Amino acid sequence: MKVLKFGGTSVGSSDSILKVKKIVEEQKEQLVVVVSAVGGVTDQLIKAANLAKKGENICFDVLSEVKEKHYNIIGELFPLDIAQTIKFKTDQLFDEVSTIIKGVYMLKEITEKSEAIISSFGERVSSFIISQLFEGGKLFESQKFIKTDKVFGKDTVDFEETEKRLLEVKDELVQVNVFPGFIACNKKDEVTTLGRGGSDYTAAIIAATYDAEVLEIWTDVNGFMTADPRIISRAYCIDKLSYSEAMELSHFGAKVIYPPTILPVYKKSIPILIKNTFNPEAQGTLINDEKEPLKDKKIKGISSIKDVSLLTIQGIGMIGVTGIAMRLFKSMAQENINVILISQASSENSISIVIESAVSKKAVKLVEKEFKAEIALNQVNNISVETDMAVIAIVGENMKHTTGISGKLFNSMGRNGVNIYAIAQGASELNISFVVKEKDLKKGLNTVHEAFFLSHFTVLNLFLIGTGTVGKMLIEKINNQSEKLLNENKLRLRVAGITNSRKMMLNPQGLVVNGILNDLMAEGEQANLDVFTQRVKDYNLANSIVVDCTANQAISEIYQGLLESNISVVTANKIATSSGYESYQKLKTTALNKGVKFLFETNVGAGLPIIGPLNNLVMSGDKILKLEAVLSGTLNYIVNTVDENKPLSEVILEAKEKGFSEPDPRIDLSGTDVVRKILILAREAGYEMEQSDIDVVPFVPQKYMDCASLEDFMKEIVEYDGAFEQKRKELANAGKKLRYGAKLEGGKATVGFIEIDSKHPFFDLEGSNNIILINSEHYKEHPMQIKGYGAGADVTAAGVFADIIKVANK
Ligand SMILES: NC(=O)C1=CN([C@@H]2O[C@H](COP(=O)(O)OP(=O)(O)OC[C@H]3O[C@@H](n4cnc5c(N)ncnc54)[C@H](O)[C@@H]3O)[C@@H](O)[C@H]2O)C=CC1
Ligand SMILES: N[C@@H](CC=O)C(=O)O
Repeated sequence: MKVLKFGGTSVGSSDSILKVKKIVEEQKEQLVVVVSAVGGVTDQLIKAANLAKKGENICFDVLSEVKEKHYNIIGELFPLDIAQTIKFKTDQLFDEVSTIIKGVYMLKEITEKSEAIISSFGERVSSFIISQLFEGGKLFESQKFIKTDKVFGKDTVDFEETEKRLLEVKDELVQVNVFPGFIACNKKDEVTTLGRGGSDYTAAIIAATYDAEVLEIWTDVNGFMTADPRIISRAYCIDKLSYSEAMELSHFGAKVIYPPTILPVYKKSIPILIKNTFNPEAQGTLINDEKEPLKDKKIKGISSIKDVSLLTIQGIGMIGVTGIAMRLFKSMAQENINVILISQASSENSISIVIESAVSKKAVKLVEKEFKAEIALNQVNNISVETDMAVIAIVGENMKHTTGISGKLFNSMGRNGVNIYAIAQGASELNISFVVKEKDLKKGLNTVHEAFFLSHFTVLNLFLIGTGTVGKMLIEKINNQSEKLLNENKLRLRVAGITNSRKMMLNPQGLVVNGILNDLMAEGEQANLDVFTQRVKDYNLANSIVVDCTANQAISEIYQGLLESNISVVTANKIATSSGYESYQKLKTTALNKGVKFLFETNVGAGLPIIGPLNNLVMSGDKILKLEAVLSGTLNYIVNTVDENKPLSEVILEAKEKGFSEPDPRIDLSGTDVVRKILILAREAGYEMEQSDIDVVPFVPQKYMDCASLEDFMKEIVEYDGAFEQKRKELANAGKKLRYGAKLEGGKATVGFIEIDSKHPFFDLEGSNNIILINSEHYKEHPMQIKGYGAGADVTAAGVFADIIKVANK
């Protein structure tokens, strides 16, 4: 025999009831079918009862709506003549409940008995209708078999009597036997109910009594999910769970089953199969007591509860005193306050409990009352409540005796800036629960889910600033590479925000990258850096990265706040790394402390790996003695391209068009860009240096830099064409070339022209290439040499892209 229980959504409409019919008719075994009330009906009935109690006659309208709902279902399920008969019988049932509601309305009071009759009425009607669907199907009125008794004022199942009564009719069972869930009767044959999760309980009791081979719970989800799918879109169905795991997951919020209902089948080792009425092909979740091999998934699922508060009682007078915890819990029990989680410091200086927020004020009063004497003596000096909290629990039998689980869990939380307020782990090691602020719940769940279930699949949430030469190319690369990254590197790049100086567009679910620039300009809202930054922080997404492809000072000033909010920063913009040493150092330290990344490899040499190798040398204990370099793609392009037919002013424009120069080429031509770069390298090599410490000879005379605008500059610089060409020609005649170099030696940096002959390693440096020679203790006679394209949208975007990927490598 099998016991199948169908919940409210499964019997919520005629369409879904037909699905139930199909599922039932496909079974070969003898069946007990337990049904809930039609979805929403129990709530409507309770509403009607409450209205009646207040003497509001719309209670009868609510009852009529309920009747109408059932009439519609009957009309849609059965041919006219049969529907008439079923409606007639249903009418009789409605008359019964209507009389009771009338009584409540007249007296303006409701007895426990009337309340039970009204709230369980939905199951009586639904079971009757559904029993009529099956040829030869038989309806059993559960209230005649499921017996309850009052235990501590609560209707509690009398298992002995229930089993006896169910077994008495065992021989009368036919192929399809329908029982209403939730409803029961007491010793006086008065209707009672089984409380929350009551229909599951009915099904479990029957399954246990009849030794069913399986209890199938048919619902509207595919089974237990690895996490709440409304929060974690990538949550997936768990195929197997132990009873304990299912109970733990349910306790912490997974509403697939209600834990106490498992008990009867658990005691008899009857497996439970969770199935989806709307997707019967899905495998579902099998719950049984089979032990899974230890090597298998250590963590099975993640659960969470919100709307909770953390109450902490603290005081040195609590240390070593027996009975404190007992009194705390007793005070909660007095008012039926459920304690969801308990955490006590081993110093015994404090105890924290998690309770529902709705009762937190009451709880504080109770604790204050209980510990009044201790508070007066200052032995308990702090009773505090943190509201808007949530509990996250990871559950899995196989985490027992497995080292590293908590390490992995809390490391992932820390890296994403999720603060943990209290932790609890039972000695059974079946679950680790911890308390976080509710605003961090989504991020926390995402982070844990990724760490334990999708470590092969990491999402990076990108917020792109700047859609110019470099930014545009970066978007192209993200668009082109995303699929490959996902398939081969299990990395998903999700662009959650984008802005330029005019428009911005954000969506925490991700924007469509294909055509994003058109969308931005067509549909984006007006750009506002403060709003953009605030939203990035508020979304609070795991693995958030802000990518700066601007040359803007204001953008560089948001980095510190972002890093402090555990958001990584990848930047092509050199302003932050080359401004005051203190703020540069603060950015790096903040990133380190917060466990996020601050990456700026493209600040020097565009896509060339320069900062990384330099860092590696320094970290390995090497000392940088000297750096000699050509670090400007624009300026190297100019010295390589200017000749008698191509004047300087024309080549400057060409360098801009080719995407080598800064948005304002005067930053290159003044030497500032190279100053910034050698400064960054000096700092990364371990020297505490400021821009003002660097001697610089500008690439073009200073007077041109004083032009009011770029336009004026471009007009004025034409007069320098001749002198520049003259200088080039003289050097060429002497077999020499002009380079614009940078040098760091003995802690001193200089930037300016160098005239070199063919023996010099910079002599053959073509086009916009850069070169750097690194002399260190380890690379003394033969410096490390890095050479290649030093500017351009393509290589720079590739460098930025590589930094983004590095954020995923924790
Ligand atoms: N071109 C190259 O070879 C290399 C460039 N870089 C750096 O890349 C950065 C970008 O350079 P390009 O793409 O050439 O610049 P660009 O001028 O083409 O683009 C700049 C973008 O930033 C946006 N922007 C400016 N201010 C903004 C603000 N306040 N809010 C939002 N967006 C703002 C602009 O709207 C534009 O979309 C610069 O810092 C540059 O030094 C670094 C290495 C090499
Ligand atoms: N303008 C720069 C670009 C990279 O930083 C250069 O020309 O090298």
